[in-house]
Parts: sequence; structure tokens; C-alpha cells
Amino acid sequence: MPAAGLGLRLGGGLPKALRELGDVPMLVHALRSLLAAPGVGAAVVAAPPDGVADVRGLLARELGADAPVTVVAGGATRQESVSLALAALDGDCPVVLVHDAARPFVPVGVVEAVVAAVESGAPAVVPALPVVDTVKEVAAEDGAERVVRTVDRASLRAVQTPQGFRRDVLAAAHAAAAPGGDTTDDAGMVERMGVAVTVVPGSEEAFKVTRPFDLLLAEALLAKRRAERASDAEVPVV
Ligand SMILES: Nc1ccn([C@@H]2O[C@H](COP(=O)(O)OP(=O)(O)OP(=O)(O)O)[C@@H](O)[C@H]2O)c(=O)n1
Ligand SMILES: C[C@](O)(CO)[C@H](O)COP(=O)(O)O
Repeated sequence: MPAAGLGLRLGGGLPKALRELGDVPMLVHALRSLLAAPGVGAAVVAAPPDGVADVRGLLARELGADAPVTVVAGGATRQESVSLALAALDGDCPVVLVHDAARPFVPVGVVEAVVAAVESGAPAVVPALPVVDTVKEVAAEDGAERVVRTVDRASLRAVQTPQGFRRDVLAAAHAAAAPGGDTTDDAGMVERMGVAVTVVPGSEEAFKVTRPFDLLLAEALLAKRRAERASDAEVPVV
């Protein structure tokens, strides 16, 4: 779980994964969501390099001292953070998921679909949603932006995480990548090796907190989920 990003587009001064949602940092929600999936046995978190001890303390408090979570120092780019976390993985785990700490509410069903696709033989799997906006390619012209063309959105997908891989495939992609590279997702690195990437349905609830509006959305979704849990827990009157 890459969690070392600064969150410059969100702003606010704190590394994004440590921004609170409800009463705990986003990272805690993301780990709970991921570890709730039956196929997920353990996690390695790439934390902000100067916050490793704090993140270890936080996760011990929130998830318990025996939670199957290792914390390592992340790097200057997402790609580097994932590489560092991969290097800390235990021996016996043939399937690896890479999940953004900035996607706190991925539903268990999405995680299970990704794992199932890898276990069925796909070397690399991404969850994705169709692009719903009308998309235009633009170029700068005389100090203004002009439309070059309207892109056919029928074949466009917005990809999410967790992205799932055969471990050897992901390790090879990271080994082949330029050190210090800044590929925005792991599937992109695997694509460059000519490996097929399978797409499974994503979920709107797996959205990434990128900009301030996303934080509002995350707070609203958290409140909705908590209200639903509270009403499920009410004892029915007979
Ligand atoms: N050096 C980095 C940069 C990003 N990430 C992680 O990669 C995920 C997705 O990245 P993004 O949303 O781009 O996060 P930031 O890089 O933090 O955001 P920004 O680009 O706005 O600064 C996040 O969980 C983030 O913590 C990371 O582990 N290490
Ligand atoms: C992997 C990823 O979540 C794909 O959407 C990635 O973190 C995206 O980073 P971006 O720079 O915000 O597109």
C-alpha cells in the first residue's frame, strides 16, 4: 500500500494518507477495507519516510499490535514507494495487490474480483470504470487552449486500485523500470513489458481522494456507512 505521497493536489500540509476521515487517518480506513477481503493475508505499507515510527504506532493502536501489517519507508515517487514495499514482502505470496492508501473505501467485492482474476490465470488485473464524461484532446494555440478532437470514450476506462499481479510479473516490471521513474500505476509498468492486463469492474466507492472535493465525498460516504451500520445494529421491535 503506497502511502508516502504528499497530497499536493489536496493541500493541507499533512501527507495525504495521514489526513483524518471521521476519527482516524485515511490510511487506517484503506487498510481496514483491504484486510476485510478474505483473500488478503497481510499488508506492507510504504509510509512517509520521516513518519515510519509514527505510522507503526498509529496502526498498532488502531488495528492491534498483532495486525499483519509491516511498515517501511516510502520513496519520492509512487513507483519508488511500491518498489520499496515489494522488497519487504514475505516469501510465500504468489499474488500481490497494490492499493492506494488514498482509496479508503474500496468495497470487498472489488478486491475479491481482482484476486479471483489473478488466481484464474491473469498475470495482471486492474479494476476500472467507463469514462462518463465527453473527453476532448486540446493543444495550446496563441495563448489559449483549443480543441484538437473529441475522443471516442467507448473504449476509455478510468482505472482504480487494488491492481493485482502475479508476484513474479510485478517484481520483473519494477526491476525493469527506470530507477526514480514516476509511472502513475503498476499496470502501466507491466504493459511496457508486453504483458496482457485484464480489466474487471471497479466501483464508484473505490474513488481516490485527490482534491478537496473528494475529501467531502469521503466524509459523506463514511457518514452514510456509519448510519447504515447503526441502523443494522438496532434490535428489531416485535
Ligand atoms: N512518493 C509517493 C507518492 C505517492 N504515493 C502514494 O500513491 C497513492 C496515489 O498517489 P496520489 O493520489 O498521486 O498521491 P500523492 O502523490 O500524495 O498526491 P499529489 O500528486 O496530489 O501530491 C497515494 O496513496 C500516495 O500516498 C506514495 O506512496 N509515494
Ligand atoms: C494507480 C492509480 O490509482 C490509478 O488511478 C494512481 O494512483 C493514479 O495516480 P494519479 O496521478 O492521480 O492518476
